Amino acid sequence: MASSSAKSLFSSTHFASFHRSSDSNSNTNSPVLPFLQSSISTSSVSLRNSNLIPVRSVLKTVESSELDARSSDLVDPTFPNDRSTILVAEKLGEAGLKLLRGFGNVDCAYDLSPEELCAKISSCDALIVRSGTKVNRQVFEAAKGRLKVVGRAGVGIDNVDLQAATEFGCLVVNAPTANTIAAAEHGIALLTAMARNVAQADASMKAGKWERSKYVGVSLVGKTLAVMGFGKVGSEMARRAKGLGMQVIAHDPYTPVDRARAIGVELVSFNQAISTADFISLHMPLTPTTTKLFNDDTFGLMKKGARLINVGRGGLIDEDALIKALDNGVVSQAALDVFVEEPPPQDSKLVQHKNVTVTPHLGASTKEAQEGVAIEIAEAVVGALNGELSATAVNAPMVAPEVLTELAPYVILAEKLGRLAVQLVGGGKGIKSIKVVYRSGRAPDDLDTRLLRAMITKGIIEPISDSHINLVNADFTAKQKGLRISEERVLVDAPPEFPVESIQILVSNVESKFGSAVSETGEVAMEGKVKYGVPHLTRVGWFDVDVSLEGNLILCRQVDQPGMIGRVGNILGENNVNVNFMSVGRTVRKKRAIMAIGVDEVPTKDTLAKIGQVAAVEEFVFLNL
Ligand SMILES: NC(=O)c1ccc[n+]([C@@H]2O[C@H](COP(=O)([O-])OP(=O)(O)OC[C@H]3O[C@@H](n4cnc5c(N)ncnc54)[C@H](O)[C@@H]3O)[C@@H](O)[C@H]2O)c1
Ligand SMILES: O=C(O)[C@H](O)COP(=O)(O)O
Repeated sequence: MASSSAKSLFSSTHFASFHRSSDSNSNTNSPVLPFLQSSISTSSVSLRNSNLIPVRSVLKTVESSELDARSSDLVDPTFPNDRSTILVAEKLGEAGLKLLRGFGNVDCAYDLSPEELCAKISSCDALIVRSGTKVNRQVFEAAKGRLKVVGRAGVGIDNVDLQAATEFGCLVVNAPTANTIAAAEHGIALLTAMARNVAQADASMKAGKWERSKYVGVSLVGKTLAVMGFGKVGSEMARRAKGLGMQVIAHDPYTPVDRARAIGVELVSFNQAISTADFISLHMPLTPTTTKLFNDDTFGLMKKGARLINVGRGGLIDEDALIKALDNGVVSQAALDVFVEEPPPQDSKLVQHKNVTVTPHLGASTKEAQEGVAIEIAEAVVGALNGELSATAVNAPMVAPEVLTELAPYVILAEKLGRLAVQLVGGGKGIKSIKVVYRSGRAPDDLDTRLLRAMITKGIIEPISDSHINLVNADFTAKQKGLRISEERVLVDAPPEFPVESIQILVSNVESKFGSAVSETGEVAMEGKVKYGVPHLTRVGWFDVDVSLEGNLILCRQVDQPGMIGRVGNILGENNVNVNFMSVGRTVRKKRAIMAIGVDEVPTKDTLAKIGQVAAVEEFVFLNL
């Protein structure tokens, strides 16, 4: 894994920024991804190519600066020519099973205990699961190197330990599209059933009662539904709710306004969505940023009596806070398909609550969706066992080792620049397009930038989604999200033994949380170089800086005057924040300078506030790398 793990990438959304001058760009929202069309074409790579090794393994290697034995073992992941054994550990649609049986020996063994799964796995080449099976490190260890591919028959891969999979050279693939409609339909089912008390009335009648006045419902027509997360499921939910005569608004900081507008949905801020909606439906991924996003504070902002639907992930909601909100009437009803713990404890107050309708994670459970998912996953697993890479692979991209060795530090630079770019973008317009300029002393044809581009994509997308980006799925995911990345290679007078002289990222048509990051031509711009094997940030907007991209970063624009380094440095020192690198660049003497400060620790809010209080500081931003 790269030095910045997926976990730490997510934490990058805890940015802090500050602007003194009123003409600074706003620091309002999280960055918005454009989701137009990717200009990137997907290249096909073969697992059988003995020159290929998984990127995540190599990134780990990059960190330790040596190709370790395990990575080398992965160089040639050829698969046996005799029939493979595929363990199907959860119920899979017949069409998928048929496809698998045409290829290998299929062992359908459901409801295995963790011990039973571990006992079986060493005789299997592939494992197919849904969300109910934990494919953890122990499973990969028990596989003793035989397991080649894990297929997740659905979207969420939170039950598969991707890091362990990659370390053990096991490809993981999922089926991200086949259950979208089913999940949206289930959202509508919960919405309508909740509004008309269908489940409660059904239970009452079955208990021999006839309680017509007790179960008077609410109408949907004319009511406002807020769709939180306007991705595949959210947009389909919105489409259907409009058909019911509902007014639909949505909140998704990373989706373009046009995409929502095309189906008559207005994109609004988080607070506006939850404070104006009668119904709120959750469709965002579970990330560190969205975990318990619905809590005491956010319930407090809701319109009294709001109704909540969740077919996303249980962890989006603080379940104790929801019980309180239901008890005090802030939330009048909830309809839940997903839970923090699945299955929830038998005595769960939430499940038992009279105003809550529950289903046991049935969002993807239609015959059609399960057939679709089964085919999608069977094709991906068979393809992988045949030595092909699937567009839905979520780990283990393949790149020639000599290319990797050479590009190793540039790969880290590329990812970090991507992460910086997404953190610096503010406002609500969405990123329309990203241009990457590689300056190199090599002829453009002699520079393979696929990996660099993939890592930039990873840096941009991972902090704001639960997508796991690698060389295989970077183009696919970028295209799905409408992110357009164009590349330019510029031949410069630099030694050709180094593949890249500099990488520049330009994000056009956006505002920035840090006004100084906007270049003369109006783009959020940053440039980096590798110096002595270490990635450095060398330019931000129109300022030259020089700071190694390690730990975290504070960018600070101030009046160019004596003592600034000391003042800011003191604040950090007094608050136990170690400065690992610092550079000051200025445009006009005695007027304006920019400080780039690399820090090992994450400063507290108070520490950052103190920097903001230094009189000569005009704006600053804290960026988590
Ligand atoms: N209940 C089920 O059986 C079931 C079935 C399918 C999907 N799901 C879950 O539903 C969720 C959505 O799935 P999808 O296929 O639509 O994924 P998707 O990636 O297509 O959509 C997710 C959307 O959420 C947005 N988003 C990210 N962070 C956000 C934030 N902080 N605030 C608002 N929006 C944010 C993203 O920009 C994206 O547009 C996932 O969590 C998935 O696991 C559940
Ligand atoms: O992530 C998903 O695809 C859904 O939550 C469905 O999960 P399931 O395959 O366990 O039904």
